[in-house]
Amino acid sequence: MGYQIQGNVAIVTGGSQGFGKEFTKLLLKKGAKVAFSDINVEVGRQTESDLQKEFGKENVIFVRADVTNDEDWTSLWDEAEMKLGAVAILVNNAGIGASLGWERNVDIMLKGVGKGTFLALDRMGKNMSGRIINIASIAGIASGFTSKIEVSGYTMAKHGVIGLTRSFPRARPAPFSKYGVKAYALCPWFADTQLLREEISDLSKIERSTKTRVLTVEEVGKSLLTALEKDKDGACYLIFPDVPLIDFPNCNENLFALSVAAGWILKKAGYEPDVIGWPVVLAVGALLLIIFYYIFAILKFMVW
Ligand SMILES: NC(=O)C1=CN([C@@H]2O[C@H](COP(=O)(O)OP(=O)(O)OC[C@H]3O[C@@H](n4cnc5c(N)ncnc54)[C@H](O)[C@@H]3O)[C@@H](O)[C@H]2O)C=CC1
Ligand SMILES: CCCCCC(=O)/C=C/[C@H]1[C@H](O)CC(=O)[C@@H]1CCCCCCC(=O)O
Repeated sequence: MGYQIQGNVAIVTGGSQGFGKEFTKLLLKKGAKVAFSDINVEVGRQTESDLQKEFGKENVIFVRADVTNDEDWTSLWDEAEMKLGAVAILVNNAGIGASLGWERNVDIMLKGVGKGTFLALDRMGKNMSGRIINIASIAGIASGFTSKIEVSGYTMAKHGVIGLTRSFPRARPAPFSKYGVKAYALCPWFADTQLLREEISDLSKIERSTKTRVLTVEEVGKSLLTALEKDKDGACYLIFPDVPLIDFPNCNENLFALSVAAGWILKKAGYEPDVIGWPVVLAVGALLLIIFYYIFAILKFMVW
């Protein structure tokens, strides 16, 4: 059934251009009212005028707001509520390039997402309903794609966003939900936007070096609607060219359990090395699989 977009009000940060503009358009097409924000006022006003022509002045507004500023967040939310109605969907999308330094990357793309998320919990929580969609990146799941440590702020921020998103279902098991608010994250591969073109002017360079084409804005936009349709709390969707949207498993959590199991089994067997590495964890995982397989086979035999 999915989360209902029609008739709801959304806030999209960084909505003047790129993914944010596409998310705004798609939400409007699906019958939502949208307040999009940005620090780029010139492009924001132009986008507002274009979208108002297409979807009506009563359905879409631009608000100048910097995601790093608490007062801007409050006035953005107040204005959206006053002009459009109670906000039910927040898309934390605003972002900058990796080359702008780790502190700005973390301020805008991690602390900015945190500010939006905790304000959303406060405001949406009053209505016991809402959805937060965080725009992370493949750099939020995997790290060390480049050899330059100077650009790791982007990865720091995006990993943090995945951590925040994954915290949602555990923190508030569904039936006892304190706020009624779910979160999910989108993790796109490189996509053709102004942001990428400012960092790497010749996109074919990336395509050649990674042997993978860059995504279109439309491909990323579509995945927002799929995520709202699936409505799975804590899900992190990997968006990669020419494969379906991937509901990326919480590998670290599963590997954590397996690693501890490996350590425990080795200790019980009287073997306690200083450190357990990846091959040992995998070997114990395989051993456990074989044991479960035989237990299952014996149980099947006993029942039938
Ligand atoms: N383009 C790509 O290759 C990928 C982008 N992403 C993420 O997608 C999100 C959107 O990026 P794009 O659409 O590519 O970029 P974009 O540059 O086209 O749009 C980002 C918008 O965010 C705004 N913004 C920057 N700082 C802000 C602030 N402090 N407060 C409010 N707005 C601010 C910019 O003015 C801009 O309009 C970012 O979070 C980015 O990290 C994720 C994966 C791939
Ligand atoms: C490294 C995989 C990136 C996946 C897609 C992505 O998020 C790309 C974003 C670029 C954005 O368009 C402008 C940028 O500066 C981003 C590139 C960031 C690369 C950081 C790699 C850091 C690392 O190797 O740890």
